Amino acid sequence: MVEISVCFEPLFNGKTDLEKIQSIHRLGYNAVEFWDLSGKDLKGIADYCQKTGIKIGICTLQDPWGNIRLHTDTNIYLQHFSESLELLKLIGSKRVIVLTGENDGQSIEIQKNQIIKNLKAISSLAEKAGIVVCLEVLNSKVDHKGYFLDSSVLGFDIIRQVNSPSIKVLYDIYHMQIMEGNIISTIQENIELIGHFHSAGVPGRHEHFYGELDYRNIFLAIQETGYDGFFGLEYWPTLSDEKSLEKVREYFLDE
Ligand SMILES: O=C(O)C(=O)CO
Repeated sequence: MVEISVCFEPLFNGKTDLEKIQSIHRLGYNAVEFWDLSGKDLKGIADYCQKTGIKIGICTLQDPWGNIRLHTDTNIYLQHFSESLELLKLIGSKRVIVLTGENDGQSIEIQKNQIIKNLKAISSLAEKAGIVVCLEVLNSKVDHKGYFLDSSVLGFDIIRQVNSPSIKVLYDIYHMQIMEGNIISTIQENIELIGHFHSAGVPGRHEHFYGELDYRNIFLAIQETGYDGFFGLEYWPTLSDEKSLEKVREYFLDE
């Protein structure tokens, strides 16, 4: 089953994380996600999720550890990753995002091999812990100029070479529409390599019913692949947060 998960970071400005989760829950959503693990009341979040059954779809490895290519000392990276696993266990998240960091000007091959080396190094720990590490491909045209991993072809190639059931791609539909389009076919052809989805309207990164993508068809196509994971809403509302989440929910659930 595909479960919708709301990224609370761009929503409900001024509220605490716990208040944001409560508001999202009240609006009928049963899963949330967030970015950096650091600076959060993880115990408070864990207690609330346990009490209410809310799930955590995904979160990002703490800065600077989230940028996997930057770490050349694999042993230190491994040690940090193993500490992060404890935090993921506390909040009950089975998925974590890693990013690549910026393109440093070395050859694609050198940078790619560093990423593969670090992902291979953490893969057995992730497998043992039942965690899926999701390597995120971002757009380098609008939001992340200079980011290294801006091609899904390269992202899927890295995941194939790492060859672990615990290391997959985070396929962000918003970013990939900006970079390359061909969304539904790419998803269908690579679904086994995708561990999580992010989504937002293109252009603007707003509600899903605005812009050039037909998210109802995309969502249906994902369901038809048999994908059994989260579909993250990571967007900046144009309406009030409540109204926006209500309308996006209606849109996806065809209410
Ligand atoms: O930083 C971004 O733009 C992301 O999509 C993070 O998930």
